[in-house]
Amino acid sequence: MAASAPVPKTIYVGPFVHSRSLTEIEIEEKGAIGVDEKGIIRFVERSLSNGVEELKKQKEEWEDARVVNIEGNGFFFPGFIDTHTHAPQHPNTGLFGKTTLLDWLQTYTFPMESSLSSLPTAQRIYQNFVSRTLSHGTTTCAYYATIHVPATNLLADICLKRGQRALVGRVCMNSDLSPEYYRDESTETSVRDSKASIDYIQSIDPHGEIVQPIVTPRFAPSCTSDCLSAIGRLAQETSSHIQTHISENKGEIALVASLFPQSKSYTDVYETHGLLTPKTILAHAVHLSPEERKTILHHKSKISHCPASNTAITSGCAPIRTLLNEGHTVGLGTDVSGGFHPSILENVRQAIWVSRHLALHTQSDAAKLSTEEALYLATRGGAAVVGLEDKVGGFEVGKEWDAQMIHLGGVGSGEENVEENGGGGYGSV
Ligand SMILES: O=c1[nH]c(=O)c2nc[nH]c2[nH]1
Ligand SMILES: [Zn+2]
Repeated sequence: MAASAPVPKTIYVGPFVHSRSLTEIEIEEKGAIGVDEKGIIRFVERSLSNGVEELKKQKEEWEDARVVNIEGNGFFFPGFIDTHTHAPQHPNTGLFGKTTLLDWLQTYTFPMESSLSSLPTAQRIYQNFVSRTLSHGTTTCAYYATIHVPATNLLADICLKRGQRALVGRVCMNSDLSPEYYRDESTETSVRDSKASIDYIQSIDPHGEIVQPIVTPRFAPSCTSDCLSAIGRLAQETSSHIQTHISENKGEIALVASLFPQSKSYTDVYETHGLLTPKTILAHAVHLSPEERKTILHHKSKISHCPASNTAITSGCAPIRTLLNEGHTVGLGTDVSGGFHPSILENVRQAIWVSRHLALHTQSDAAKLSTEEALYLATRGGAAVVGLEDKVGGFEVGKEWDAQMIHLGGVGSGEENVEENGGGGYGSV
């Protein structure tokens, strides 16, 4: 863990791959990356010709450094960043039938999430899900928990213990969209319980080096107007991140229009309740109007693209190339369990396919995302969405060593393939 556990000074030797920019991937075959006791990258060498022993001699203070080599056919790659997922929904992964968002929530999601009032149930589901996301190379994750404070705090404990960077949010939902057995009693209890969880998370990691709280109004229809305003004030008072859903599904947009008739648009609801800030993560953004996109850009709020989820519950094809062209900051989200896979790599593939379906519908190649672009969203883009662009997402001096060691098994070698070998933080590659 970067915060507390010193690690031996280490030189990671072998090929490394990372995004240089949205359109450019660097593939360095003979790399050597020096990482200090605090887990910070101190040098990045390329075209290493004389081997690591020679390099150690040249770099005075690195003579005693530990060396980690890529064995066989493989490379180092930055940890993936999941900018939007629901940890309590993990047991429901792949369960959506023919539902769309609003009936999916009532049929599958609320009953599942309500079961986390039991702490042993939460313990089992959260341990499992954090292990699962780590196994897919996700070293940073923005999690929705549930309305339950003890279970939310437990998720933060697990992430801290496992060394997975995380934003952990207790879900606020006080409107009668949710069943009586699973909702906040009032605006006051919603704010009180959210504050309790924020205080707890700040107490276990005071500088937010691994885990940070994130204020989480589920989405506009789940909250009354005064709850949205109170939650906006809470985020401001505690300088917290905010996460919510926006413009995912046409039925949802119509519902928002009927619940907030005085608002110009879905985006306007969040803007007028003080919920659009540079630390806001908006998931989905499938059907935004040009004016709404302008408002989001003006507030420097961030977008989480969830392509697998948008396909599974038939929400639509988000116009990600348009958002990027306009200057939005975009990352990828697995959105389990609307999303059917906890892997960001799977969502890289899905982002590419969805962009091609959009190209088919619009008869324009301009909608297409390249592989380079999708991998950027999975790493550097995601880092910017969660406000960690100075720490993770690529290999540069001063950033944390946040990496996966990828092994490529040859066909018939008996080795598993890339994705199963994702690592955790820098200490567990
Ligand atoms: O994909 C989604 N998953 C959810 O849990 C949710 N809640 C509101 N809107 C949502 N969208
Ligand atoms: Zn979601």
